[in-house]
Amino acid sequence: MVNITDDYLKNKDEFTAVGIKVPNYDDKKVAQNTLANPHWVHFGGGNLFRAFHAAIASHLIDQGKMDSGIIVSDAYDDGTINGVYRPYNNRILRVVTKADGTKDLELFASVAKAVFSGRAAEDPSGLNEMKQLFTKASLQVVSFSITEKGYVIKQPDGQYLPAVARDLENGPAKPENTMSMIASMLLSRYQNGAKPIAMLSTDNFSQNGDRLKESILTIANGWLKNGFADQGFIDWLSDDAKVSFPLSMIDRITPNPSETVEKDLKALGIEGVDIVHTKKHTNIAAFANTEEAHYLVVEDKFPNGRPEFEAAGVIMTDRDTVNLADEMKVTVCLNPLHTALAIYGSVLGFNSIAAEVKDPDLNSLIKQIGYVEGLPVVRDPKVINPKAFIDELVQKRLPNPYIPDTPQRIATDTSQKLGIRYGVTIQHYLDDPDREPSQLNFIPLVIATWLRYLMAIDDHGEPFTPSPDPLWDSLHSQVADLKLGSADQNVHDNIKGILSNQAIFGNDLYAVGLGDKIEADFKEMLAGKGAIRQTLEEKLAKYGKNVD
Ligand SMILES: NC(=O)c1ccc[n+]([C@@H]2O[C@H](COP(=O)([O-])OP(=O)(O)OC[C@H]3O[C@@H](n4cnc5c(N)ncnc54)[C@H](O)[C@@H]3O)[C@@H](O)[C@H]2O)c1
Ligand SMILES: O=P(O)(O)OC[C@@H](O)[C@@H](O)[C@H](O)[C@H](O)CO
Repeated sequence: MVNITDDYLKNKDEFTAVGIKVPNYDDKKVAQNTLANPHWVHFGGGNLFRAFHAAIASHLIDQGKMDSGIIVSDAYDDGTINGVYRPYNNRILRVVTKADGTKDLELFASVAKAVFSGRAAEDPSGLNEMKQLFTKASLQVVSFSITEKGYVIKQPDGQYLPAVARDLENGPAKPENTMSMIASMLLSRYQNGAKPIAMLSTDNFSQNGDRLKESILTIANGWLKNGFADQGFIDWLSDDAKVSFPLSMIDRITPNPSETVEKDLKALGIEGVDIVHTKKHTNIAAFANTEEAHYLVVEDKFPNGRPEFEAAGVIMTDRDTVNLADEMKVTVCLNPLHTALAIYGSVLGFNSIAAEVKDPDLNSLIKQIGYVEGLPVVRDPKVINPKAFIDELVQKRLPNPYIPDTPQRIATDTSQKLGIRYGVTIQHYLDDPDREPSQLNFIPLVIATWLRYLMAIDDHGEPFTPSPDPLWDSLHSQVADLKLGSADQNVHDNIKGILSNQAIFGNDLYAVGLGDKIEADFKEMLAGKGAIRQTLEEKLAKYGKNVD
């Protein structure tokens, strides 16, 4: 038996015997160095971080390129810190599930400490600890994987979220919203020497760094107005030689920890791998299962210096290249296909992405969205070829049955993602004088299917449990009184508020000529049981089933 908290240097043979590769560094020494001179803090130590960022740090330490690790902070969910960081001495077991059924197991000990920094009104100790860390001159990088909703400070109607409104009023001492907490930590840095720093978002949306900067600056300006900060703070945050917000593109399909993998690890004699489902809906374990393929492209703008990320395979490049790589992945070549599979999988009763891509209709659907509708308007980032990227995705990555990914995971927070996943392509069709959004067929169909999803009734006419979404209650209530059984219903009054909501789609979909088309598709899907599948088949028959 081996436990991931065991001393891997002394008991290396035991780890090796069960196939786990271990680091060569002494994690206690690394932790000491990290706390004395922190270089890297990460917010949102969820599954992606554990499979990707923690690996980068571990490999750099092993190569002698870094002598300190990462301090993880969760501003939202103390269940991650108490569930998998503290009980396992911050260790991480990464499991790469390969297409041939074999697994690569590797242990990382690159996380030096994990701090819960939320709910400061109840207990400000975590927030204060992070504020203190932010004053350290050595700190170079603060990275984030906090999901798209972590950056949101306003409601769809443009008003501040209630927590943000309170934070602007109450100041930086006990902020409630994540962006206010980060602004509060930056204010500490500004007030204690104002050393430079890079704030690196690695979440899945276009211009992620710009969005982080905008949210932070909005809070900071509110505090300036209310007398909690001075103009110098705004100037410091606005000067990218002082505080930079690099753009990034990150790609590694990292599903929630799977029970099959948990069983396999236990069968190998590995202890400490129970899955934790936190109250805040994070599904996490001491192990993280992920795929082999991975890409991280980062704008090289780090005003206080940075680790030698290149040595761990990160593509460091200029802003335009990152922007194009991100747009390529997040708005065309991967995430829109994922979102389509998430929505369809949920209403057609699938619980495996690999099984979905074996379904000929769904396979054709994602090819239509990727190759036919998206690819013609994508701009080539040069560092990654867009066509080769989709080819790898649809031929190798998505069909890998050992990647335990589910449509339900990907359907989480869909309302926060549609503007990025489809809105950018719609905008390209709008901007191109030779195209118009009404030429799109499958993107509107997926949006219509999402409306059908919002009814929480599947294609068999049975209720299903939708994935968490911060706008769920309001969106569901708008379609909840529609009934399955007739395609001849007046749906306009129910859905006009959703389809015209620019905060969701980036545009009023009626104004760009897609609203009526989506309404028509949605009505067809209300005809009765099986109508979602039938509508998809009809569209594929009309517009082309075979795409290569
Ligand atoms: N998992 C993937 O395949 C993958 C791949 C590429 C990019 N991403 C990006 O990374 C994000 C996180 O993915 P994950 O797999 O780690 O998810 P996860 O559910 O495992 O972890 C999410 C983390 O974000 C934190 N969080 C959630 N809401 C927050 C909020 N409002 N404020 C602060 N922190 C918050 C959670 O506490 C948790 O630590 C995704 O939303 C996406 O933007 C994920
Ligand atoms: O993580 P989200 O919520 O932005 O999107 C769901 C998935 O598409 C995403 O997690 C992918 O697995 C990832 O983008 C692959 O790199």
